[in-house]
Amino acid sequence: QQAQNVAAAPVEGTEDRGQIISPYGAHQAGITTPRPAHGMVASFHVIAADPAALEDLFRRLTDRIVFLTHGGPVPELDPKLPPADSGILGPVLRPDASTITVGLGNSLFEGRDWLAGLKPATLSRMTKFRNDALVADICHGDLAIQFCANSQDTVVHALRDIVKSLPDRLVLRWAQVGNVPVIPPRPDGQVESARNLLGFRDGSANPDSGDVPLMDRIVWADAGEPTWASGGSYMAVRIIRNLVERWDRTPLSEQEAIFGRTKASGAPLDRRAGTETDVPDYTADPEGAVLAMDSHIRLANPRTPDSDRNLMLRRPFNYVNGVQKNGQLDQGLLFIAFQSDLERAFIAVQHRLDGEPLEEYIKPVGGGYFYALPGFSEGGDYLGRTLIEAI
Ligand SMILES: C=CC1=C(C)c2cc3[nH]c(cc4nc(cc5[nH]c(cc1n2)c(C)c5CCC(=O)O)C(CCC(=O)O)=C4C)c(C)c3C=C
Ligand SMILES: [Fe+2]
Repeated sequence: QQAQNVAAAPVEGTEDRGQIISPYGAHQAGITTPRPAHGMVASFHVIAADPAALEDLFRRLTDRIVFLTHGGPVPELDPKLPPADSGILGPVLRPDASTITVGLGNSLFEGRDWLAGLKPATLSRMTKFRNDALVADICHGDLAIQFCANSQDTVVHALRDIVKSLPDRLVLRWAQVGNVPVIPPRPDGQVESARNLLGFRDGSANPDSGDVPLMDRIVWADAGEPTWASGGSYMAVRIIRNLVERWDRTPLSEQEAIFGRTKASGAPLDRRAGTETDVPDYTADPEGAVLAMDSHIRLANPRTPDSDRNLMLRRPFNYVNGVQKNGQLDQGLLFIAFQSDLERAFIAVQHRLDGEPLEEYIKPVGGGYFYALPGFSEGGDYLGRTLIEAI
């Protein structure tokens, strides 16, 4: 039985446009469900001055999510009115394995007295880390949506649908699209992690998203959260530019030392002839002679009994934004990670990574922290109901 790695590369020929990923359940889809080839994070300012307005937003957003993830014919309206749908996918929408995952930002809670005391325990405004060059226009937000699907058209269609459907409640602030390469099936059926834009397999050591007790421990809200938040998860989003021109001129041995893994197979450097799923043995290399102490994987997860509490589930996408004014390629990683405690996981790990040699090649420019709402059930339930009922 292969581990279910949400960062596994999507396999060619499996991108079924008719596939429905159910939006219903104790948890939202798009967190532990397989990651398809395309994704986007969009961040919004929320217009809701009272609980009734927020409930209205949640209910209408839920309706759109149910339609967009199931697909079907788009309603025909009087031609004197604007059409119900953008039409970019034709008159019948296909579900395309799409998921739409909604998270709430710190500013939603901070700006509203009636939400006081209901903020998730470790939700905060993202602050600058050592290597960050944060651009205000692409940071934070009251509410963020992660869109995922087999094709970018579906992701873009879903965003346009939500922007059109909720103009009185949601104002778009920023959005970043991303994708991961689709690879041919391997003859031995082995699952491989998708490669990032630095050419390395990204996701090899990701926790097994099919391991329910593990996900309960590291991804879903724990006992420290307000009751309404049960079933939710913290979503850390980072837009991290990759300085690819510089990277492509860096010797292979240096690239591998920076990550601590071989570029071709993804095997840890102390298992050079092995595979990406091999586990590094840091106890056999206490001084970092083979796997440098400041390599990305050793800092991110030193694999000590203590560091087990810092685990997170990563679900990143690559992005390609064209060319910057200075002629440099604007490419990078739309880093997305889910965890049960933001401080214990993402923030603690990022602090350990501060100063790592990889920083010479990356520049975090945007993102934010959000609390992915608990899931909702079929038939009248809506996203965020438990929060509204707790007010
Ligand atoms: C704070 C969390 C992390 C950030 C930010 C981050 C940025 C980042 N990572 C890569 C590429 C790779 N990361 C890999 C492993 C890895 N990264 C993190 C955390 C962050 N990365 C963790 C927890 C791990 C797992 C460590 C382990 O358990 O061994 C790898 C190796 C393969 C893998 O397991 O995924 C690569 C490659 C980039 C390019 C990047 C910023 C642009
Ligand atoms: Fe990483």
